[in-house]
This record gives sequence, structure tokens and C-alpha cells, in this order.
Amino acid sequence: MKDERILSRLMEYAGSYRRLARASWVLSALSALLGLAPFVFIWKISAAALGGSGTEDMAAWGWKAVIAAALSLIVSILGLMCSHLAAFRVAANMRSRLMRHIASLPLGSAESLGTGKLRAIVTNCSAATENYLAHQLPDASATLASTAGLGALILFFDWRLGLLSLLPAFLAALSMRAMMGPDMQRQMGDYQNALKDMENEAVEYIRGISVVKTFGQSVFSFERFRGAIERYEKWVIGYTKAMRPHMILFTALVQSAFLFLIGGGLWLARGGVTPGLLSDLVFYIIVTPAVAVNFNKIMYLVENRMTVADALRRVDGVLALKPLSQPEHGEHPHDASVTLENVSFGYAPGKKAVDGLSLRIEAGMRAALVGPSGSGKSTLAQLIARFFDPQEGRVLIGGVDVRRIAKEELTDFVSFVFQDSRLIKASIFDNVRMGRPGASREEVFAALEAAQCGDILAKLPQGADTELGAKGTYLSGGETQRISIARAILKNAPILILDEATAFADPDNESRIQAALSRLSQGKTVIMIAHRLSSVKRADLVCVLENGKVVEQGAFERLAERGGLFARMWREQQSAAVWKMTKEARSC
Ligand SMILES: Nc1ncnc2c1ncn2[C@@H]1O[C@H](COP(=O)(O)OP(=O)(O)OP(=O)(O)O)[C@@H](O)[C@H]1O
Repeated sequence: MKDERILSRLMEYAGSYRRLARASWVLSALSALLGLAPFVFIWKISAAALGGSGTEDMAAWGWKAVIAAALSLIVSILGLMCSHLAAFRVAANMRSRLMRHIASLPLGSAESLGTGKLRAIVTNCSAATENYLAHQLPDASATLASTAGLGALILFFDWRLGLLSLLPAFLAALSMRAMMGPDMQRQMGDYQNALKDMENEAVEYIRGISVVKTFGQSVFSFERFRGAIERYEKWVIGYTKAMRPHMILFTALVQSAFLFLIGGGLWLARGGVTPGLLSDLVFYIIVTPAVAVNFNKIMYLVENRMTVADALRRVDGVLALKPLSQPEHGEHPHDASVTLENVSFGYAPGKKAVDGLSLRIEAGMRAALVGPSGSGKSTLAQLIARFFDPQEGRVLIGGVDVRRIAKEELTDFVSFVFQDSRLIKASIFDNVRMGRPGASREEVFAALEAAQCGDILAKLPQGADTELGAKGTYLSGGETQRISIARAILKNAPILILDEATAFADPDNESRIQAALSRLSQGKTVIMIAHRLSSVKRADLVCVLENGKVVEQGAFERLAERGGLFARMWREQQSAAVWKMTKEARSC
């Protein structure tokens, strides 16, 4: 990405703050030029001292040098204030644009990228641009102005010594150019990839830490995390080794200016040492390190530019992910029925999780989705809630294609209670009120009561106002489930999808969850994903899935007698239950 392109992309995010960013570059350049003035005054002082002039002029030049340095500092601080304000705005705008976009993506896109990677892009990439605008760009502007000013001064005082002190810097610039070519840009990309892979694996590892602890450290996730760390280490060591000769050459050239100056001084002093030559030499000895510092800075600026170019590419990569389409004028569902017409969906090309599936669930019906593991039950439920769009066919709610229903209306129409419901780090009250943000305190408490949460509130120090996650306040899986049912009760959506809602509950919690669920289900279309077939006895319609297709459907009794897949699964579950009871009886 070219410099102008990086700048124009960054300025897109700056809005009205772009003027501040530009002001910061001008102020930084001005500060750098003011910072050169003391060198001139010092040269004048040394020339006067070596030439034996009066001390009044020297004192005046000394003061002028001090004033110029102070002015340079003040202008630099003003520049930094402007650059920081612009940088914070750019980073904030970038983060909020990314977050809005991520929220509009189908759930699958975010998952396939990896939560760790996504988090790294949102935080690290915007931080890289913040740093670039706040410090590196003003620094670049100051360095370029100072280098140009120094170049002019160096050539002005004694062009021969000037050329000698600039020659090594010029050679260093050539070696830097060789180092920073397109290959370096690619390498910076590889570096960021390795870093983000490691961060992603770290997040996944920490998320699965309980499994890791249970099964020892040779589990898959740890292997992957270790692999990512090793890849990163290998990359960094390889890169450092590859850069070693270039860096040695660059640093040696930049630092060798004194050698050239000494040689040049001796050559110029062949006919005798004059005060003018001495003061010029003093000037060059003072100024030349500044040239070296500038060249070092330029090298790091080029590297920073590559980092920010890479960060922008990653941000653009996320922004390029296609969000779920939204209708211009949303249509309203006529009722709470659900219809799937020839729906096919696959997470990856060539493998369908749902395959040409058609199904009709009438409004107010209790439907159960059953089938072997991986048969497509969860995917089907998620397609109804439009977590993804099918690649073929249509999903209709109340006779309207879900793609033609406004996002907000669809969210209001469908509630999802997940297998592993998650609560956010906020009070129980706020967690429940997320179901309907406008709900009154009484309504939230009524929902908590209907969801059988009385015992949970009673044992917490501040009841519903207790902050979850703070001071070690955590809820069990079954308790979390009941709070999320309270949220769904408050939301009161006409279609309710229950993904194995009692999967992680103990018997006490299970009976409370069942009571909460029957309260929640009243008068609603319920689509329940179930593994325990005994829990679907009261369903109006049982849909049996296999390989992404509905292979049987009907009432429980009829399917149990029919001799198909459902009857087989039912028999197996019953004999497993008998075996478990017998085993427990023997161990008593
Ligand atoms: N996020 C995902 N990315 C890729 N493939 C997936 C994803 N989720 C599910 N699958 C695959 O899609 C198929 C259907 O999975 P799905 O979770 O819908 O089945 P299920 O019947 O709900 O399974 P289970 O009863 O085990 O929860 C499986 O082959 C599964 O491996």
C-alpha cells in the first residue's frame, strides 16, 4: 500500500479531525526546523570564540539558541496534542466501524475467522494506526524536515565537508532501500500472521482450559498453541538472522561519518589550520550525529509504515466480509409458523449440513428436532433464526422469507435458548433486561420469578443487582440457564428455539428449568432440539434428521411404532436407561 493510500485511508476515519492531523504534521516539521537554529548559533559562537571576537555577541547568540530550542519544544508539544486527538478519533472510529460490521455478519463468518484473530484485529490494528498517527507520522514529518534542513545547512557551511558527512548517510540509505523492498512488506505480513495465529490459539487454549486440565497437557488445543508459539519463534529468529548483515552494514555506514570527517579535515588542513576550518569542523562534529539519528529514525519509520499498511489490510479484510442482506422495506410475518422450502446449507463447499430440507411447523405447535449427532439439528435451528442464510431454498416465518424481514423484527420474533447459555459481565437484572431493554423493574422481577430464579436471587448478597463475574460471583450451568430463560420470558417472542436447554443441568436444576420452560413455552411456537427422546413425548411434531435431511416426521407414538430410525434410537435409549438403572442398583 502506497503512502498516500495509507494516509487517505486513515483520514477516512478521522472525519472532522483530519485538520488536526494535518496541523500536527506542519507543527512537527516547524518544530524540527526551529530545533536546527541552535546549531547555527552554536556554530556562530564557536567561530567567534576561535576568531577571538567579543563575548557580547556570543551571549546574544546563546540566548537566541535557548529561545529557539524552547520554541521548538512548545511547537512540538502543540503538534503532539493535535496528533493525539486525531489519532484517538481515528482508532475509536475504526473500532466502532469494525464492531458494527462484525455485528452485521452471519455468525459463521465471525466463527470461521476465529474469535482471537478477530479480537486482535479490532484491538491491535486500531492500536497500530493510533500509534502511527499520534507519534510516528508527526515524527516522520519532523524527521524529513530536519533532514532537509540539516542537508541544506551542511552543504551551505562547507560543501566539501558537507558532502563528506552526507556520503555515508547516502550509502546507508541505499542499503536500507535494499532491505525494505517488497520482500520486507511480505515478511511483515508473515510476522503479523504468525503473531495473530499465536494470539488466536492462546484465546482458544484459555477458553478450553478446563478440558486441557482434565485431559492433561498433550491435548490437541495445547499442541496447536505450542505449534503457534514455535512458528512465531522460528519466524522471528529466521528474520533476525536474515536482517543481521543489512543492519550491521546500515549502522556501520551511519556511524562512520566521523571517519569521513576526520579524513576530510586532515586533507583540508594540508595548507594550515585556520579558525574558519576549525569552527566548521566543530559544527560538523556536532551536526553529523543528528544526521545519523535521522537516518535511524527513517529506517524505523519505513518499518512502522509497513506495520500500519498491514493493519489496514486486515481491517479491510474484515470489512470486506459480506454482511447479511437487509430488506429496504421489511415485511411483517403473518403468524408464528415456520416453513423451510428445499433448504440447503454447508459450512464449507462440498459438504452439506442441511440438504434440500423441507418442513412446515404450524403456529403454536411444539416441534422437536431429533437425530444422530451431526445430523444438522443445530444448523437447522440457526437457519430459522437467520444466523446464516441458506445457499439454496428459503426459510419463511409467518409466510415471509426471513431475508425480507427487518433485522429488528426478526430478533423480536424469535428467541433462542442455547445449550450453553452465556451471561454478560453485568448484574442479573441487566442480563435479564437485555431481553426487552424498555422493561420496567417489576416486569424483570416477574420474568425472574416465572423462570424459577427465586432461590438464585435469595442466595446472592444484592439479589438481582449482584454483578456477575465480580468478586467471584458465578452461577452454575443450570442457574445460568434459568436466568437466560427469564430473559427469553421477558422478550416474549412468538417463536422459541430451545437448543437442548437442560443438557448441563443437575436433577434439581432440571426440574426447575422444565417448569421455567413450560411457563416460557405457553402459547408459542416451540422448536426444541432434543437428544433425550423421552423429553419429546409431548411434542406435536417430531422431525427426525439424518445427514441434513428429514427422514421421518409425525407424533412420538406413531414414530416409535413405525420401525424406522426414530424407533431404533428410542429402543437404544431405553435399553441404555435400563442398563444404567441396573448398574446403579448393583452398586447400592
Ligand atoms: N461452525 C461449523 N463449522 C463447520 N462445520 C460445522 C459447524 N457447525 C456444525 N458443523 C458441521 O455441520 C454438520 C451438522 O452439525 P450440527 O451441529 O448442525 O448437527 P447436530 O445434529 O446439531 O449435532 P449434535 O447433536 O452433535 O449437536 C456436522 O457435520 C458438523 O460437523
